[in-house]
Amino acid sequence: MSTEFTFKVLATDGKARRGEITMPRGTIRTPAFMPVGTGGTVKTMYMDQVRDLGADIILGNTYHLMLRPGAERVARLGGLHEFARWPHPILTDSGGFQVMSLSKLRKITEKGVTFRSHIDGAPYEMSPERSIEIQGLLDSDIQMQLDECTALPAKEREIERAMELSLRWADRCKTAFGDQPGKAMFGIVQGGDNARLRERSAQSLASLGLKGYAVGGLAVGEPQDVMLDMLDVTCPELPADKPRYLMGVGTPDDIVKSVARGIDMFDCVMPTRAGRHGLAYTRRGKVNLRNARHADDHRPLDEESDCPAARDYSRAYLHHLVRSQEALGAMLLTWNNLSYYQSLMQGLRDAIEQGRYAEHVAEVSEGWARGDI
Ligand SMILES: CNc1nc2cc3c(=O)[nH]c(N)nc3c(CCO)c2[nH]1
Repeated sequence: MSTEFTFKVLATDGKARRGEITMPRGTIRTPAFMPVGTGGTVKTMYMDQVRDLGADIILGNTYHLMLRPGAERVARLGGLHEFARWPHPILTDSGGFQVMSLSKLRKITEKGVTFRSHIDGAPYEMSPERSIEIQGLLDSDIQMQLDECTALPAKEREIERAMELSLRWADRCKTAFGDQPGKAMFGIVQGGDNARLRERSAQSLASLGLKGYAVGGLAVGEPQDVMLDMLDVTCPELPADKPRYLMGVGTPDDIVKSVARGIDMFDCVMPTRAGRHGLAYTRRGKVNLRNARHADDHRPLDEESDCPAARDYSRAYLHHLVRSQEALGAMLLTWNNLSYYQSLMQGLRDAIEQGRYAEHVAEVSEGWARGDI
């Protein structure tokens, strides 16, 4: 187990990279999918299950945990790993995105963001320094800079203002984070759907010499081709020997296309949120278990899966659980979905090692296109 945070590219296939992040709490095999554990829990899952599915790292949220139960309280209780019983790496988002998407009465100034809690309306201020302090109190392994994610579509001058503010905040976060060998602070590239601003943001962040870089400001409703175009202009400006994390992405198709453009890490609520809404991800595409067509179907979701949720339960039973709003329905479908996402990532990692990434993507895409029988 290393005391340092290191990233190694083990193999490449075109722009796709098979890598490995080593840090004191464990090794992260990339390309990696990080299940979202917003409030210190991957909803409806035991942490042992999440680990057994192949997750090397989960995502936590500064915004949610600072509001409840409170960062100082989590610190007093031994930090987020101890609190949630997840001893492996945790990446925490910085809170800016969640403030903009969840809280009311928020204001952004040079100093930071002020907002009211979406839980009880209490007022809060969060500066870049306070965000890093909170992530430190949570004992987070990979900490994200505080940034401003521009909602799209937006005017160029608005995108530029937010991108430049985020750059100044990156510098302040780097100073606040200081030198913590076994941990990392990632910068976040902004710039909306503007190639020139994306390049400027990436080049400026690269000059800070950070341990990793996220591509933010995407998966905010733009078409997939716009997101992919922004990766085509952003990734080449980021250091090849540092991890690249595409925030909030995405569907299986988004992921395979983004790995092909040089992305190493992903997080997305889709597999967990869809599981709670009766939607299953499988190698034959999506299956909506709310649909009455499943009411008498004795087949499992995927007889070839090694996940009991996919292999051992009939669609009829899953349909019944979802229609009856039974907790087990959300549990089994979340289990299935995270299992599918982790098996997708394992397949991508293997394909890059074998130099057959394009062929493998064609095979999985054909499975989705064939659709569920
Ligand atoms: C679902 N789409 C999405 N786009 C994002 C974009 C950003 C972003 O630009 N900055 C930060 N800090 N977080 C982001 C997050 C939350 C992480 O999943 C995003 N999530």
